[in-house]
Amino acid sequence: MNKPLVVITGASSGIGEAVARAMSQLGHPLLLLARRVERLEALDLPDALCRRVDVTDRDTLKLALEEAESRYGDTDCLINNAGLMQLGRADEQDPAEWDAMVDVNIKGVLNGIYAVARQMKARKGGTIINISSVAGIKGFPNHMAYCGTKFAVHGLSETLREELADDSVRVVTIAPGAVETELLSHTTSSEIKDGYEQWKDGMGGVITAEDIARCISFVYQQPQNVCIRELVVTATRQTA
Ligand SMILES: NC(=O)C1=CN([C@@H]2O[C@H](COP(=O)(O)OP(=O)(O)OC[C@H]3O[C@@H](n4cnc5c(N)ncnc54)[C@H](OP(=O)(O)O)[C@@H]3O)[C@@H](O)[C@H]2O)C=CC1
Ligand SMILES: O=CCS(=O)(=O)O
Repeated sequence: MNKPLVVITGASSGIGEAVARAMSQLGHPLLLLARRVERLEALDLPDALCRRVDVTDRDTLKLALEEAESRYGDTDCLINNAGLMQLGRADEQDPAEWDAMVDVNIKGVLNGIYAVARQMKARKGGTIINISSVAGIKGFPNHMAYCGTKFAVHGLSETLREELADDSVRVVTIAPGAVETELLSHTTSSEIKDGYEQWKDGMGGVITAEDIARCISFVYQQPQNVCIRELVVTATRQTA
């Protein structure tokens, strides 16, 4: 039987790339979105439509989704993964970095929801997986704006789940701890980056994007009437 369409934002690196490979392995056609479309195409996955989409652009995101659906059918799963982490001290950070994180980490997630929620509700099925963070559960030094955006992802997901539950649409929040990806490279302060690397070294390294992809696949493969609402996944030695 043909598998349904899975849409992944931020599939050009890290967790999004690992989930793209995992979902492809399971036989799903894919819509892969990111700004670096050449990295999406380089994955060379079968039945994968790759589109250069900035998740802050609501209309372009929706158009790409419509194009993928005309090719592969309804979206059964949206993985709202695109994100930006620019760490900084609250009293020192350039507020432009706050703006960028709010735009991508919150509004980008809302834009993904906008593109699929109405249709999933109407056909009474589907899964929306929002990638938050342990930084969406507790505070960390130098994480003020980033934590704020990830607390928002938790909050909007909780509400969305209640709104869509009666229509059998699942809403899942994934909250990873530190994962070895390009995420830290967005931070401009070398002092903060060095401290973060030392923190990771201190726990003997962190988990991989493939670890998170495996968890996402597990959540998605449950029967539609089983909703794993939230998964918090960290390295065993991560205590914060
Ligand atoms: N790594 C970690 O320690 C943790 C990560 N997370 C979350 O996981 C998610 C994935 O991050 P991770 O894989 O680690 O980091 P990466 O930096 O490797 O990946 C981020 C992805 O987001 C995409 N992206 C960023 N901005 C935009 C945008 N405006 N429009 C479209 N795509 C965008 C990037 O693509 P491109 O640049 O090509 O547009 C890239 O594919 C994020 O939401 C992050 O907050 C949560 C907890 C821990
Ligand atoms: O989301 C990022 C990981 S951490 O800095 O909160 O552990």
